[in-house]
Amino acid sequence: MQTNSHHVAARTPGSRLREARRQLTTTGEVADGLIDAALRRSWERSRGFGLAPAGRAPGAPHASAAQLARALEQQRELASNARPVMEFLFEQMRDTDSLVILADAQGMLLEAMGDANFADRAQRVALRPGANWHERWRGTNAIGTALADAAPVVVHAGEHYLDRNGFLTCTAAPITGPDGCMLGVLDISGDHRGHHRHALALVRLAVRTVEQKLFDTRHAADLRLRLHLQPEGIGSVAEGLLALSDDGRLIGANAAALAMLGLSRADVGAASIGQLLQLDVTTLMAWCRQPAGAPRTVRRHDGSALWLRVEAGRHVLAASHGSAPAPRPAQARADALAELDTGDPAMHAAVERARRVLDKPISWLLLGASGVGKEVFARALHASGTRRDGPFVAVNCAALPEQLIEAELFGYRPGAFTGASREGAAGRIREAHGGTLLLDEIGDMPLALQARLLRVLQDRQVTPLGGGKPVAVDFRLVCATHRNLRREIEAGRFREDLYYRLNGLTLQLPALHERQDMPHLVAQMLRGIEPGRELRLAPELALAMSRYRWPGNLRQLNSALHTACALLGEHEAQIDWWHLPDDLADELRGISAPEPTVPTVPAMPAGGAADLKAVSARAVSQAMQSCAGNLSEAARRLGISRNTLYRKLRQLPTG
Ligand SMILES: Nc1ncnc2c1ncn2[C@@H]1O[C@H](COP(=O)(O)OP(=O)(O)OP(=O)(O)O)[C@@H](O)[C@H]1O
Repeated sequence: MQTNSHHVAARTPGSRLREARRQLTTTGEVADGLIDAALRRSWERSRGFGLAPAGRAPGAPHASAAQLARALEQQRELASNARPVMEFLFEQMRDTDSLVILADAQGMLLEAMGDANFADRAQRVALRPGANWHERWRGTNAIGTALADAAPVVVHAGEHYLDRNGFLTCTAAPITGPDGCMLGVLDISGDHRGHHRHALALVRLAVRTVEQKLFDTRHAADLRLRLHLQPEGIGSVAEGLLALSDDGRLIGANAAALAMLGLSRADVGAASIGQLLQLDVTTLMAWCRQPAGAPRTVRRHDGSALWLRVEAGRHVLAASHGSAPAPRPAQARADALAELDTGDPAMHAAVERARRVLDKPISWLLLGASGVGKEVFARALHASGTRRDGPFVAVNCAALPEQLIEAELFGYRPGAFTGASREGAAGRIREAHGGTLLLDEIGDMPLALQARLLRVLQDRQVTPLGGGKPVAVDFRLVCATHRNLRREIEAGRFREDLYYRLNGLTLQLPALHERQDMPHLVAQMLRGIEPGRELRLAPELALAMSRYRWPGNLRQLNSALHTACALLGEHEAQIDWWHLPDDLADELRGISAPEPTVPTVPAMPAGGAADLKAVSARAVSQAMQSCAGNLSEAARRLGISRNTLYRKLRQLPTG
């Protein structure tokens, strides 16, 4: 995360730059004050490396394919977290003749994505993976200079030290790892005439996003705190991030968090939570066991407030509940299909139809709303058939930009496009050879690719991007979509011929609220989440759940049960309202009973809404008194969520 501002702030006016370059090439020195001080320092460094501005390029090293592959492997975490962000950047820069580049901390270019037109010209100055753009080799340039100054930088046209790079404008910002070390640089390089005014802002935002992703990846198992001065800032690129060990020691922080808490890098590994905030580890752990809800306020030691959200990593949850993480459901089991048949007639029919054609050479089409379990079903089909020992490859067609799905699916030859790895790639279709290929969200596949896919299905062979010999493939195809494909065909967004090829057997999976096997489904999910424990739902809750519409289907139910299990005490066996995420509990309560009922509520007096309110208010006050003001306990006794209790407390008459 960057706190320094970029150094080459204002672009040097052309006349001054020309004069500065004249001085540089004739005397090797540039008069003070003529150009930006940081740029002058960078030119001086470049000269110190023995580089001459004009003439032939010095012999910069270029990594071999094997060296590049090794560097990529070493920076796998960086590259995989940066890639989706680079794709997004590339989308923003489309048609501006530019490249989006990732380099490592030594200045070696790891990946590049960009316009083919511009890529050709960029090749001439070796702006491609494997090349090294450290200042030592190329003089002043955004990648090398951002590394040297550890700050974002724009290097425009003639500000480049080497004349030959004068056609470029480059904008780069260093990427800092969760431990504060510089990992590499993200850069946008393009023709100087097409300079994008917002490139610097875009690059800085992109770098922050990558840094946040790296932080979350690195600290996935730890206790994480997300901080901001305003509640809305949490989850944004401006948030502060802290990671803590189980005993509350600070083990990671981004620059924003360090600034918010007045800390330095040296405090990471040394400070404990009590030194950072007026907060102790027991309270934090208790928050962790509650569903992630609205942000909370905490106080710094000077008394000022910050907003905070706690996220418990895998270790933390397992440690605080003494349970191992739940296994993935229905994966690679011998009769995985039978496990999905938990008593719902529609699901039973789907399973039975599937069984009949399990090993016949036809394609499957799974239809159903998001979260009904299409991917789980596809995995079960794979695990139940004769190809179960082959690979199961899933591709989400909606998650990738068009030009990437093509490479991802069909593979590419070495050098097929800028950024293509030197070895090329086999593609997901070939990876599925001998097994099952799931194309999820097939309804979102772009038309051009639909035509290519159809050809693969007809010819049973794939030709990688960039040409080459077709390769025979043999796989079972399962497609899934939440869209109505017939309607997509009518709207001209889906090819009819492909549709007929895909729907060998169409199975419609029921939405959760249509299912009649809720108790069995819940029991099965609970066994998956807490193996070895006999857990059950409170009867009133089970009833409300069976009436609820579940917009997120099985995914939503599964995640609600995960939360409930996390909140359940060690010796509790019954899941009740207060174990559920607040928003879901409120919705479910809306279905079952509009007002809380407690045994201590006095008999309902005859009267209108005002009386009802009075009864409710009395019940709330009594519960608060008998629990000595403990909100969670009072909410539990009343059978309402804490949020609802807060609301009711605010409505209580004062005095
Ligand atoms: N039979 C099951 N038992 C337990 N959990 C299940 C079951 N089916 C689905 N789930 C849960 O629901 C989640 C969603 O399932 P899945 O990804 O298969 O849905 P989908 O229909 O493919 O969703 P989308 O269309 O959004 O990709 C799974 O991650 C899993 O947690």
